Formats: sequence, C-alpha cells, structure tokens
Amino acid sequence: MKTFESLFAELSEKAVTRPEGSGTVAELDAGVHFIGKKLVEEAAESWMAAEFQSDQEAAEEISQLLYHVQVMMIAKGLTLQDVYRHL
Ligand SMILES: N=c1c2ncn([C@@H]3O[C@H](COP(=O)(O)OP(=O)(O)OP(=O)(O)O)[C@@H](O)[C@H]3O)c2ncn1[C@@H]1O[C@H](COP(=O)(O)O)[C@@H](O)[C@H]1O
Repeated sequence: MKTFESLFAELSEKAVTRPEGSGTVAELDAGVHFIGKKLVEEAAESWMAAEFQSDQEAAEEISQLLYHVQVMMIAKGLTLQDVYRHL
C-alpha cells in the first residue's frame, strides 16, 4: 500500500522524468493557480463526503486531497521536511 512518503517520492520522480500521460506532469505544467483550484475543490469534496457520504467515499476524497497537496508542494519546490518541521 502507498504511503504519504512513497507517493511523494513517486510524484517527485515523475516531475523530473516527465513520463508521457502523467496527470501529475500535466498538473505541474498547468501551474500553482490551477493546482490551487484543485486543492480547494478536493477540500470541499472531502468536507461534503465526510458530512453526507459514506466513510469509504470520505476516505477516497481525502486521498485525492492529499495527492493535490503533494502536487502543490512539488510545484513550489517544498520537501516533506519543509512541511513536517511545522507539525
Ligand atoms: N493518487 C492520485 C490521485 N488522486 C487524485 N488524482 C487526480 O485528481 C483528480 C480528481 O478526481 P475527481 O474524480 O475528484 O476529479 P474530477 O473533478 O472528476 O476530475 P477532473 O475532471 O478534474 O480530472 C483525478 O482525475 C486525478 O487526475 C490523482 N492522480 C494520480 N494519483 C496517483 O499519482 C501517481 C502518479 O500519477 P500520474 O502522474 O497520473 O502517473 C499514481 O500513483 C496515481 O495513483
């Protein structure tokens, strides 16, 4: 099973190798403004799922939120340590 750390490593590598068909590469190319909108969209969907849908659906939306958080971190050149230091 993927973890936050292993997904971050996978996405960081894709940002460098830029494989064809990668949604991550496309999102990075779209820029911080686009990624920010995806982040807010997934945050709202997570909230709605938590309040009105099943636990399974809430977990799925939250996983997508975490994905977009990581894409934003990579777009900004932030490492896991940059963020963890504030936890
Ligand atoms: N975990 C994710 C992941 N979570 C969410 N998403 C993206 O976020 C979108 C959110 O899905 P929704 O159905 O909520 O969105 P939607 O609004 O209907 O979709 P859009 O029309 O906005 O694309 C998905 O379409 C994906 O583009 C993800 N894209 C990729 N990953 C993982 O990231 C890795 C790299 O992916 P690629 O870069 O595509 O190879 C792989 O391991 C993937 O499993």
